[in-house]
Amino acid sequence: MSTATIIDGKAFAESLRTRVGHVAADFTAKAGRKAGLAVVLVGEDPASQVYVRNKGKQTLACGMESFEHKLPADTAEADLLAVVAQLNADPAVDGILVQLPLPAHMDEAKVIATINPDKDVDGFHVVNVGRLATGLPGFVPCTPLGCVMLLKDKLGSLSGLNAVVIGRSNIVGKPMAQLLIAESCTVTVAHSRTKDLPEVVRHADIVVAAVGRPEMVKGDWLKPGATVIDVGINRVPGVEEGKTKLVGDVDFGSASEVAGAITPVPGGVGPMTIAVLLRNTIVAAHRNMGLALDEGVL
Ligand SMILES: Nc1nc(=O)c2c([nH]1)NC[C@@H]1CN(c3ccc(C(=O)N[C@@H](CCC(=O)O)C(=O)O)cc3)C=[N+]21
Repeated sequence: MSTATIIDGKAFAESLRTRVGHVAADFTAKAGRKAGLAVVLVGEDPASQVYVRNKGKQTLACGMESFEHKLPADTAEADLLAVVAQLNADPAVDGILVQLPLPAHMDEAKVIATINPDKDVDGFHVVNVGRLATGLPGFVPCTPLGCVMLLKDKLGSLSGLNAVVIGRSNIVGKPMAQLLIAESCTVTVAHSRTKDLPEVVRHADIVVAAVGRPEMVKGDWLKPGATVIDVGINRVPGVEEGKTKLVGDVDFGSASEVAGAITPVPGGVGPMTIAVLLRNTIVAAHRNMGLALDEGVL
């Protein structure tokens, strides 16, 4: 029997995109041009192509301009850096996203370091990482920011809650921990070397699973009533021969019998990631044009 409330990330993302759309219309009226997001994709990875197409469609639907740059997989690193430099200099481009992962012959850190931090709507540049760590305004990575929005919507204040983040990546785990610290949670970051992970998770009021291991977190690890945020997007063989399905890092069946609230996969964190990207882009547009914006409306 399932007892947990399902956290509807898809619906929350839709309402966030509506708010972004209103702010974007206001920006267009004030600036005399639309806000613009540039997405750079290197290579032909089918999943990445789907994400980039969805980002482009949703950007246009919010009343912003979308610029797509698709480069072949064998593009020289210097040529990618030149594209980024051109986007840095382009006044029509407010936000730049270089889709990761990049092909193996490229140095991701070097590419990210080339993006103007004030157009870095992914929040991956070390300047934005440092701003987040020290509490300065900057750009926060989309996936963890989306997770915190869902948590605050569900729980109100997070102050004093025990949060366990499983995963220590630069893209999710580490910025997630920073955001939860800023919300006055007591934060534990667990990872592949953590001893007795179920015992660590048992103390958590909030569990954020971002490890990339299908259905790893089981219901009997959870404190009853815990809020579970599943960041995993794992494509696994489906019930039907030859078909695949998406599952998270949490075993939804057992976890939803113990948790108080839980995000599903798909329809949870994933849609929030793109909606927050659009949010960050309209924020970047205002900041870079010197226009005031009450970010609380987003
Ligand atoms: N520079 C950069 N920034 C990113 O933000 C970035 C990236 N690179 N590389 C790839 C990952 C992945 N990512 C997702 C976005 C939306 C869904 C999403 O909407 N998922 C749907 C399901 C989609 C499906 O059916 O495949 C859902 O969970 O409901 C998933 C994954 C952003 N990424």
